[in-house]
Amino acid sequence: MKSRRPLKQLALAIPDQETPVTNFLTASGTFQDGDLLLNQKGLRLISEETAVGNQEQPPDAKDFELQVEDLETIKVIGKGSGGVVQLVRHKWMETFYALKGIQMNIQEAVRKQIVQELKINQASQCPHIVVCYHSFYHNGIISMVLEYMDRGSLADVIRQVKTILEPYLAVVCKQVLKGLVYLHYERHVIHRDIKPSNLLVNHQGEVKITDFGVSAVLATSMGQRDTFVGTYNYMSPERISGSSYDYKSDIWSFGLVILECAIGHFPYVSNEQEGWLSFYELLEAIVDQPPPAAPADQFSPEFCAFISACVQKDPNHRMSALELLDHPFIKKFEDKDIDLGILVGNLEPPINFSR
Ligand SMILES: Nc1ncnc2c1ncn2[C@@H]1O[C@H](COP(=O)(O)OP(=O)(O)OP(=O)(O)O)[C@@H](O)[C@H]1O
Repeated sequence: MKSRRPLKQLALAIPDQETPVTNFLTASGTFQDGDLLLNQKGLRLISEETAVGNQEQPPDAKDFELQVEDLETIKVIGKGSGGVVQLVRHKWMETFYALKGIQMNIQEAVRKQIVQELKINQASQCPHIVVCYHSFYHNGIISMVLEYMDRGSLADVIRQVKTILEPYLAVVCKQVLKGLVYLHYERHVIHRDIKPSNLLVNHQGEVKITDFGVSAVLATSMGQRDTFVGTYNYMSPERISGSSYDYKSDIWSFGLVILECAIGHFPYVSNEQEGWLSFYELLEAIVDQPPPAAPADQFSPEFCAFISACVQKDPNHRMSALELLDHPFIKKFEDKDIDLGILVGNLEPPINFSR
């Protein structure tokens, strides 16, 4: 009869170096270890880049399906003509997004159509366009889950720094122009609403165009070619006067925005008392007066020429986004390694309730 050999002792060892629980347990009670994510709703596999804690890059929409119920509101960060923009956090991923709501008094069928078109537009593949991860329609509000840009818009930046110096402006221009090249040459769309609050910035000094497709979709979906809600300040002369317009219309708006960043105020002011123009005076000035210019005694010849190339009243004389990328003003600072992150990194993230 075989004698029973005692079983080898099972060794349950505690690792020498204890791993702190906070390394795999997140604040919301989610366990995360490498690619695995576990919370009360189950287990998910995520790619390494989207792992909790890596807030530099929000997860790609391909990596997981963004569910609205997984988003929790942190605070309101902005207010536009159509509704509020909220900072939201994904409960699973702990990544941040901007949730923008647009409230419109139009038929439900039209609103649903708008969301459908926004979904087509959201497949943007350009690092200079704010990513729209998800759009949906609920309770009369069209909502978009957008990439969160933690330094707000160029309007927020100017409010704090007053003016932006030429070397930094060249970096801003290059990024916006790359976004415009993408919209005009690859997507074949006119943005129609380039203005300081639609150019967003993050602490890394990245500048991205937002509201891509929104104004275009609103205009076409509502069956009126030029339904416009928003500011006319940056609208090109040909658009104001009702003529046909094209991509060059965005270049006019872009030129005005950059000039505003340089001089610290909206370029059209009344000649007499240096005061603001009334709505009709402004439209008349844009259509009938010579275009604004950068003061030659304060700015480089390259910058003055760049602005002039953008704000030509005849769109045929305006440079295209592609041509402007080759302009001497952009080239002048290209090898200087200028970091816009240094300018905007220390600014307060905006809490912007005023318009
Ligand atoms: N993706 C985002 N990330 C961070 N902040 C944002 C984002 N989108 C918008 N904001 C903030 O919210 C503000 C309001 O944005 P919104 O697009 O609603 O209105 P607007 O562009 O100012 O005006 P309008 O509604 O007339 O276009 C912006 O100025 C910006 O400060």
